[in-house]
Amino acid sequence: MRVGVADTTFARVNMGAIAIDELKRHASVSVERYTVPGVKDLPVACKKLIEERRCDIVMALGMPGGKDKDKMCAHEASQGLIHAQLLTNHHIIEVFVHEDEAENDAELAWLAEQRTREHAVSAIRLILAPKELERDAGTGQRQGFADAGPARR
Ligand SMILES: Cc1nc2c(=O)[nH]c(=O)nc-2n(C[C@H](O)[C@H](O)[C@H](O)CO)c1C
Repeated sequence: MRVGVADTTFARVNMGAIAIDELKRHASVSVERYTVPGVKDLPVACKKLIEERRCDIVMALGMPGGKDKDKMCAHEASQGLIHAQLLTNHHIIEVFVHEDEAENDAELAWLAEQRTREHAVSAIRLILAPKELERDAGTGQRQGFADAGPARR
């Protein structure tokens, strides 16, 4: 299995290194890394990881800032990532950590690491163990902060 890891220099946490560490803990995977300046550069990086570097799945790691123009960039990047998935017929797991989700730097670093690690496990499950995802269907899983849990009557 070959996993693509696309990340950015804009991010304030080395999300690419965290993703690679977590991927290698769970499976014998080869990893292709591609670092770009910011989130809007991720869609083409992911498409190239799939088409040119033959990745089975890609993680797109990014950190949108807290300003309105950053949120607009994140939305545009997200649309590009969906488009790249449809063009390539491969999953691209979007792992965005918005700077304003956290109260301070320590929480931001914790959240970025936690969300990245949990999504790395999801990426492996999507390709190697889809039944494990099926088992968790409807359980209110969240990546980073606590799981929401299932809704009860
Ligand atoms: C305004 C802005 N905000 C962000 C952001 O919040 N997070 C991020 O990763 N990148 C941002 N960028 C940079 C763009 O995504 C992109 O790297 C540049 O427009 C160059 O293509 C820009 C230009």
